[in-house]
Amino acid sequence: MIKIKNLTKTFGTQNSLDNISLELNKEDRVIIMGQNGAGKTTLIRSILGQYIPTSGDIEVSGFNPFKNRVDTISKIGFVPQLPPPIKLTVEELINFAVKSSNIDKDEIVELCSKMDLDIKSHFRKIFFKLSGGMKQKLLIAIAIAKRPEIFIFDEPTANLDPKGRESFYEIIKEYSKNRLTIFISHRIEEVSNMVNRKIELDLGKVVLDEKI
Ligand SMILES: Nc1ncnc2c1ncn2[C@@H]1O[C@H](COP(=O)(O)OP(=O)(O)OP(=O)(O)O)[C@@H](O)[C@H]1O
Repeated sequence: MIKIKNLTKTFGTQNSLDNISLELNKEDRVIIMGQNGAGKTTLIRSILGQYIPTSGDIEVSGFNPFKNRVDTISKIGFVPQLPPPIKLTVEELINFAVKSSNIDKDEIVELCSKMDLDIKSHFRKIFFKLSGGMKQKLLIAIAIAKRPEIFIFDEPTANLDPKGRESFYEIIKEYSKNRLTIFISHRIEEVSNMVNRKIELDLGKVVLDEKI
């Protein structure tokens, strides 16, 4: 699924990722941990093809993410830590996702409602005017409805209330079967019963990689 070999990413003189090798497979539910600045976001951005490696290789579902960005993204359902400031209305955003990723619109609405969000009543609102939690719920619903090979959730529950968190993990339990699922999270206790592998980064290196 994801093969990373001797990956180094340098900004200026600093190695944000320092010779990382990892293989992540479809049965893996992984938490990637590490202190602020450990390199988690740099790793995810490299997987998404947003950064060109300084050295080393990455392969995502057979694609080189930097060279085949569109193909790579098509395999991944990604929910960022900070929702982007999208200026489309909610319905325009959903329609765009439906068209570009062949998603079922009703499924997005249904997934939102499972997280107690009546998204239809917000269709005309500009996406960035939704509350933080609403944005996160909608992006989660879109990522899940895409039914990708790989899920990447970067602090997905940061803006969710306790009930929203509970429904998120209920939904993920169902949809993460046979899909590589990666959580970047500082809330280890929250995801501990969702994951079967723990990876810890420190100063750009993998300092822990264990199955649990
Ligand atoms: N675009 C960039 N330009 C320069 N330095 C960067 C860039 N992106 C990341 N870095 C540096 O790389 C290091 C790792 O940052 P990264 O954002 O990957 O950490 P992180 O583990 O995601 O941290 P956090 O938990 O705070 O989100 C930091 O020292 C950061 O300053």
